[in-house]
Amino acid sequence: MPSQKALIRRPGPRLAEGLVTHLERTPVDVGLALEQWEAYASALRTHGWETVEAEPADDCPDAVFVEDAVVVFRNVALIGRPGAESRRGETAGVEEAVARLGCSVNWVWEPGTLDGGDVLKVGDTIYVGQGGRTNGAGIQQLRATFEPLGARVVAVPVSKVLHLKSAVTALPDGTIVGYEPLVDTPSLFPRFLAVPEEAGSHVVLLGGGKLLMAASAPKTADLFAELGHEPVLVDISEFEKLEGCVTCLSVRLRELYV
Ligand SMILES: NC(=O)NCCC[C@H](N)C(=O)O
Repeated sequence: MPSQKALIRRPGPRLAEGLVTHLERTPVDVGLALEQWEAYASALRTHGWETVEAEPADDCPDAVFVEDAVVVFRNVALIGRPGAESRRGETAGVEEAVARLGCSVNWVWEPGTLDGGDVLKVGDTIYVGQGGRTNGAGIQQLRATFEPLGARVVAVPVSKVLHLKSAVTALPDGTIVGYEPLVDTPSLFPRFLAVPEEAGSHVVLLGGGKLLMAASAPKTADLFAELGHEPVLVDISEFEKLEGCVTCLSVRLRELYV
């Protein structure tokens, strides 16, 4: 039986200095952020995920957004090379954590850059966003790592948001969901459902039809409930101020046998 583990990383003391690209900076309450992070981790555990913490990287304000440091397909991890220099120190602790969990480890090399937030897996299809943080060389290296394992890598332009998964994620049936004004080319996706809120584009599949979502997307949560899904809402307001979303606060590992 494969294990269900979720890699997370505790927010550090410099969180409020995290990068902001597409938003205006507003003050982050680090104490409240820690409470929200604890509640997020607890929601994962309540729904059957064992949480595993990567070593803190307290010099890196954005280290809590752990998903950006790695892409995992089956039991193979590709350690990213963050598009933002200030985030490069985040990968070492994540590499150590995924190796300890039994992944075999590969790396993105210069001149490639790749952030995990640009990578959306839907079955054996891996969509990768080319935009602010991930470049063509990074995409080539992603292909070289995962196509031999049976993945089909589909590159898509991202120009209106930070990462591909800031614009789109997928429901359990594979339907891509996104807030249309922020999606460059919705027609690239075989089944696309437009949602009424930006934060409604972000879902984490908890299993059993349950969708972890931000409390800031109540209309989308209602839409998904009407479609027979079960939204589980968490307040992540302090991370949203830094362009974070529910997806980037964890890396879900489903196919490990350790
Ligand atoms: N995958 C994600 O959406 N990650 C959010 C990263 C936010 C962070 N402030 C950054 O700009 O890198």
